[in-house]
Amino acid sequence: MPAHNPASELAAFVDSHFGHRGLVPEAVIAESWYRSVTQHRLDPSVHPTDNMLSAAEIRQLQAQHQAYLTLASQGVSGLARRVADAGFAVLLSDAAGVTLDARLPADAGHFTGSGLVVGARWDESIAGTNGIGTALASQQALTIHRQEHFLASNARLSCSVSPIFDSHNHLLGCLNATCLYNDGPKQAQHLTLQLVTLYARLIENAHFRQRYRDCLTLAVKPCDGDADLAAEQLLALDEGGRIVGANRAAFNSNPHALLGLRIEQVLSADIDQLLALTQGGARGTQLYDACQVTGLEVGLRVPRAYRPCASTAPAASANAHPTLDQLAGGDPQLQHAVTRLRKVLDKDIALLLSGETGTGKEAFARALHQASARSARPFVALNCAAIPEALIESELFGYRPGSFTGADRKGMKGKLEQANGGTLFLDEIGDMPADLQTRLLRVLAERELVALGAATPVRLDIQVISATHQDLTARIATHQFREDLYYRLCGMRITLPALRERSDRAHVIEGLLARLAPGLHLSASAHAALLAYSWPGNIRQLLNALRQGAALAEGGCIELADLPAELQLGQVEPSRTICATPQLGQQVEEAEADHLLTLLRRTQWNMSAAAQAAGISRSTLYRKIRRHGIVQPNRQGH
Ligand SMILES: Nc1ncnc2c1ncn2[C@@H]1O[C@H](COP(=O)(O)OP(=O)(O)OP(=O)(O)O)[C@@H](O)[C@H]1O
Repeated sequence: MPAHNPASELAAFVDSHFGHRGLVPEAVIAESWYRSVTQHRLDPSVHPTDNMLSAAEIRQLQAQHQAYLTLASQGVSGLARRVADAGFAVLLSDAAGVTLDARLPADAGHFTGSGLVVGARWDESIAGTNGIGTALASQQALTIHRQEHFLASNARLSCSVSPIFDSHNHLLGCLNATCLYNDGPKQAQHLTLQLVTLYARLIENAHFRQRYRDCLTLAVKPCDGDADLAAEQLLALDEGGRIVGANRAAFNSNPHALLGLRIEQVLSADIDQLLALTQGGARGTQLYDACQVTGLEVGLRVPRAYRPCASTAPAASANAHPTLDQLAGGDPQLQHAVTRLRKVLDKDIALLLSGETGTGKEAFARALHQASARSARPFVALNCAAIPEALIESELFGYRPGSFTGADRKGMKGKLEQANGGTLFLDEIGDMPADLQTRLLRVLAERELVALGAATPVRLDIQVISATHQDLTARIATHQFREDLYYRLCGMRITLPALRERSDRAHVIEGLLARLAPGLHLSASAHAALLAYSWPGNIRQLLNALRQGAALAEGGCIELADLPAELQLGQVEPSRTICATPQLGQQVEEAEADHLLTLLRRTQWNMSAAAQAAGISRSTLYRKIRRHGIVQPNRQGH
């Protein structure tokens, strides 16, 4: 078994495994084998020992996924009834590859002996190439037949698996049908895979209907007689006709940024036209407009208990994390950056995001994670400026039980370990203390972590995304930041433009307002003030201004007077004006320190609450606290 091997040696290893059996692996399977060797460092002949959860962990996980389990249960039973006679077990997993439900056929003993039980971990990092783990990693339906399994101990299984997605296109888990000792060719599993995929779609559609039972929903399918009934698209709309949820078929036909689009951007009819075509949408009925809208059969469902989605869905979508396309908006510089980022996603390249506070660095990191093959794995953020220096080490690297006096009895997993398999976002990386820079560099280079007090290292497979508002090259020049760590973190660097530099400011303002408060609009003077302001706090500040405007607005329109005072004062850029006169600058500094101190006292030194009250991020608050030399009373002298 090759370890640390060059690509050609690895390819030869995989080829020889399949070649001996006269097989040619599909690309998705070969890639999974490469991952099993290079990322997960597994050995085909070694069966994992940590592949089962304890009974208590299983109970906890099932309770956590209660809604999903209940919803999927009928689909799992239906599939099991259809395939049990043919000797198949049916399993349902969560998005991390742990089986939550298992329906076994008559000779159950063989199946349980093969790990086909509730609480088994089929994640690729544990079991290598296998049906559930590889369907989750590749986000596609597939069959892993016998010797295609990475671990020799799984080579008796033939598994046909489909991922299951929620109405925001995020993975919920997998549906799997497995048979044992099937000597037939893989092609014989084709119909099984089709059946599993069909049931996965049924579960997704049930999830969609349940979630949007009180909302306007649209069912769309071509009028064409050859159209596939199982490919019916389902869309949930808010009151203004904006898409707030969809099923897999809809995401497949509109892969980019479906959520948040207006229905007229997808169909050639807006919400009013649809309601008119379906005679106003009588309550509790499902009305069809056959073939009048772009050759599509469109059914609008107006539930009996209809309450406009505006009361729930927009709030949810306003809080939902923006996608990469939504973040790029209409700005050519950002769109170009997103195109480049998509190309390097999943290529094991560390990314460094720079930009002023509030430009969306963390939002970008989250969107990159969501767009990557790691989206079902954890996204873990560590703000290096927001925690005291002394705590960064244990936060990042963790510790084992009893490793130092005062340590938590149970030990603590550090952020690096928590992020294993997923993405670690290191915010304000420029503030990382020097000695920890050295330790981080070693961990990233060796891809192994030894937690404080631990005897053995943990293998790490993480995508690292860092962010900074500082000029790291200047910090390198003054020896405050390690140059070698910089190059390790900066496989590719993207600079996010300040809001005042963005050419699509009007688009950003409208987009945010539509998400925050659908139906509200801006008066001409409010719109002009928002466009002309210099936004030192960037999108975060704009969001706060729009929130205030929406809260104060009357009659559906945000007036200039509803916006924060600085916007009404004219279009000055506060920081530049202040710096022009040192004395005034000094006064403003003092006023800011007083203001922050008041907020900190009022919130009893709760940093998140104080930052929110000040309309700045926690890291900016920490920076300001340090700059003004503010010290919490009971921390004095430490
Ligand atoms: N293009 C965008 N569209 C919608 N919301 C956005 C966009 N960019 C940022 N946001 C939102 O603005 C807020 C600030 O963004 P974020 O925290 O990512 O900024 P940041 O650059 O990481 O800030 P800081 O450097 O202060 O930590 C968040 O609520 C984020 O969801």
